[in-house]
Formats: sequence, C-alpha cells, structure tokens
Amino acid sequence: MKQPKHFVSCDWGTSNFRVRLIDFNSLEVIKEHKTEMGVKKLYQSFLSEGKADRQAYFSEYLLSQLQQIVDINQELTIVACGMITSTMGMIDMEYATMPISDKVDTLNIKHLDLNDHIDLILISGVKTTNDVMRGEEVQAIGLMKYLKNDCYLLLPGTHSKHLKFEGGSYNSFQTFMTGELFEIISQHSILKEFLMSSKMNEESEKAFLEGVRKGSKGELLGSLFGIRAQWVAQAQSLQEEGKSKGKDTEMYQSNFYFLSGLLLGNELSYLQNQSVEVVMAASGVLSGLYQIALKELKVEGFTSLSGEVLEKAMIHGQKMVLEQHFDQLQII
Ligand SMILES: O=C(O)C(=O)C[C@@H](O)[C@H](O)CO
Repeated sequence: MKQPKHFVSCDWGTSNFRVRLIDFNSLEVIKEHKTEMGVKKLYQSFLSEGKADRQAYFSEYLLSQLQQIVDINQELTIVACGMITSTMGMIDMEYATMPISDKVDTLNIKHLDLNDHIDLILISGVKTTNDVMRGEEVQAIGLMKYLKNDCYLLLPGTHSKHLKFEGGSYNSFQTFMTGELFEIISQHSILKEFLMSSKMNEESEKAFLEGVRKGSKGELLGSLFGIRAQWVAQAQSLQEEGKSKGKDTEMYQSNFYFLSGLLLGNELSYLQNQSVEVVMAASGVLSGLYQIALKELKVEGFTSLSGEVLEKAMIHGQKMVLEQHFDQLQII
C-alpha cells in the first residue's frame, strides 16, 4: 500500500476534542480544529437525548467537526486516541498492557469505516495491574526518539503520568491526579476564596517554593488549611484594632502558587532520591512550574522537552501506528 499524502490526527480526551490535518512526510499541521466537546460532555448529551447507538452518535460528531477542516467526501484516514476508546467514548476498547515501545506492536488497534471513504484507526489505552492511561501512551511513543538513556518520562497535566523507560521500552507508569486536584481545591473547596491566579512574581515564587518543599516532605494535607487559617488570624488581629480585612490580592496570589507548589512537590517527592534521569515534557506555564520544582528538589539529571516537541508527540506516535497498519487499510 502506498504512503498517504496526509492523515487526520484526532485527540479526543475527557474535556477536549481536536482534529488536525497532517502532512504525512513532514508532520506539518495543515489545518486544525478544536472544541471543548470532550467525551464526557458528548457522552452526557448521548444519554440525555436517549439515543441507542453510541458509536453512531460519536461518529456523527466526529464527521461534523472534521468537515470544518477537510472535505469529508474524499478518501481519508483518521488516527484517534484518548478517552474516545473508553466506556464513555465512541467505542469501549480493552487496554493494551505494558511494555510499550516504538514498535507499537503491543498496542490494541481497531479499524472502523466511518462512511464509504473514511477509515478510522482507534488506538486503545494501556494498563498495568493498578493504573490506566488513554492518549499519553501515544505521546510517550512519539517522544521516544528524545530519550537517550533509561529515565522517568513525566507528562504533567490533569492526570500527570510518570512512565518508567528502561532498555528501550516503557515498562510501568503511575498516575498523579495533580491537575485535577488543583482544579477541585481552587474551584470548589473552602480555600477557593483565598486564591487568585496571576503571573508569577518574586513573592509568589517564594510561596511556590515553600509549597514544593512542604509537599515533598509529606506535608500536603497538613499544610492546606493553613491558607485559610492564616487569613482568619490576620482578620482577627485587624478586628481587634477596629479594622476589617478586605481582599488581599498579594496574599491570594501567593496562596495560589503555594497550593500549586504543595501539589507538585508531593507528586515529585519520590524523585529526590533516585539516581535515574528525569525527562519532562509540558508546555507553557506548566513546564516552567515543573522545572522550578524539579530544580528545587535537586532532582539529578533532569531535562525538559519543549512545548513544541510535546505538541508534535501525539502526531509522531499516531504516524508510527499508521505505518504499521498500512496493509490493513482499504483506502488511503
Ligand atoms: O482510561 C481511563 O479511564 C482514564 O481515566 C485515563 C486518564 O487518566 C487519561 O489517561 C488522561 O486523562
């Protein structure tokens, strides 16, 4: 089967949906379309509309979005991964098991015909005896060419994944709910009114580092309430002077970073005493925060891959799967 000129990369996670038209050779993104219709939201609509065919419901959404970037009446191949293959996605696929590597032969793959012209290749997630992931395994495979030695590959996010890379393959991993916990605490807990997001400044960096140190020493739970307690104490002493404590922007900004530091410090704590290399791939603000935290914890031999590299990682991984599966494709 001859190589396609392009393919569609679909990244369909819990909260977001993204399709990208990709040049097969250069991996350049020709067109891109994103929505916030992650599988969770679409699954809710599927249930509330009382529809019977989940696969058809998800396929319809996929095609309706795809036509925003490409003519869907032509022959196309889509490679998709993420929560799309979960119990609340298009089709429930069994996880593959570790190890995984750039041979991609241990992943579970399924082919579906979306219409007469479009072939959909679904990549299942990966599990161990006590953990699961869907989507990050494809990013991790796409990042393998950047890993020179045995290491931990860190993929920070809502569910941060730490993958252990040994002897040319990923053999195990662990999920840390760092991002999700941050969101829950900052948006739904008693602490939410004492937190304010802002660009990091000298004061908030100090607070972040203090959080990292405490979090890394197992003081996460014992430190959280201090955010409220400190405010209450200040309000009381002002009250004694006949004054009232209003909104304290600087304090709230520092609290925001303190909370972030606590959670990151806790996630990264076990790496302090390891003699193995650490490679971290994240973008933007998240990348900066993890770099500061890893430095503070004196994690030896850590390197950081750029946001651009991470952006391309899933596409790389999907192309590798596609290359393995040319022969089974009816149309390209
Ligand atoms: O497979 C599942 O059910 C998950 O919840 C996996 C999840 O952690 C993703 O890997 C990232 O959100």
